[in-house]
Amino acid sequence: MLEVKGLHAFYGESHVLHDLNLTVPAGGRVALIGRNGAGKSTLLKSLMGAGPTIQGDIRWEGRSLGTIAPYARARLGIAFVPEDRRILGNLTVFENLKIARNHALSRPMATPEETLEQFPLLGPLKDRLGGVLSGGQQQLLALARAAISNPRLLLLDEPTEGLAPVIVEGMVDDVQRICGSGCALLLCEQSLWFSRRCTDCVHVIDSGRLVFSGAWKEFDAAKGIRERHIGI
Ligand SMILES: Nc1ncnc2c1ncn2[C@@H]1O[C@H](COP(=O)(O)OP(=O)(O)OP(=O)(O)O)[C@@H](O)[C@H]1O
Repeated sequence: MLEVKGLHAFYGESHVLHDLNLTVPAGGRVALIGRNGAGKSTLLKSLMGAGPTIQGDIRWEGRSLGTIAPYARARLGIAFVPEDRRILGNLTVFENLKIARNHALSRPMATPEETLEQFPLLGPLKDRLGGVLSGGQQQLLALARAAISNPRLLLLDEPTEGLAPVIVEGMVDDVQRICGSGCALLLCEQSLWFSRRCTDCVHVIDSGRLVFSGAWKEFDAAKGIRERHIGI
């Protein structure tokens, strides 16, 4: 279980997240939605210990993450797919997957070959350089790279941004398959359609503060949340 208590995040003097509290239960699927600049990426970076300075407590499976380095958080089972995907452009698809296995993990991991079978659209591209893939192909590779280490928590930052609807539809199945093995999900998104299909409950963030938390049914019943805080 991931527990975030009283989290504040800063870039230098700039105070971006204000007293955030949220939980992702073991195997749970949670969305965080909000406008551009609301603080979604900053939360995920804070969870990975990668970027902002933070105050407050972040606990993963009962253990405070404190100053644990990002690579060590990955070894604890937290996989992060950042908004810019961070595909290694000079390596092939296969090599990108292979390199993702180089963590000293104690739990079983998939092989690149097995992972390519789970992501059949990537199979024919396995010898292609990451840098020449389309945005949708890169996003699939980023997901596959996260899946290979058999994570217990997947942090996804706006995976649908800029992608064609047909790719986004397929990605719902990919995310559900990864999470089907008990992996929890914290999905930051602007797409309500995608978020609903991948998660059970939703938090809304506006100017670094959570302004709504609940099940999707409650979100639908909460008048004005969309108009005031999301703008869609
Ligand atoms: N490295 C940084 N240094 C200073 N300010 C930053 C930095 N990164 C983000 N910010 C600011 O922090 C606030 C939150 O940004 P963040 O990227 O977390 O928002 P977001 O909800 O993920 O939106 P987007 O979808 O545009 O990425 C914004 O005002 C942004 O300008």
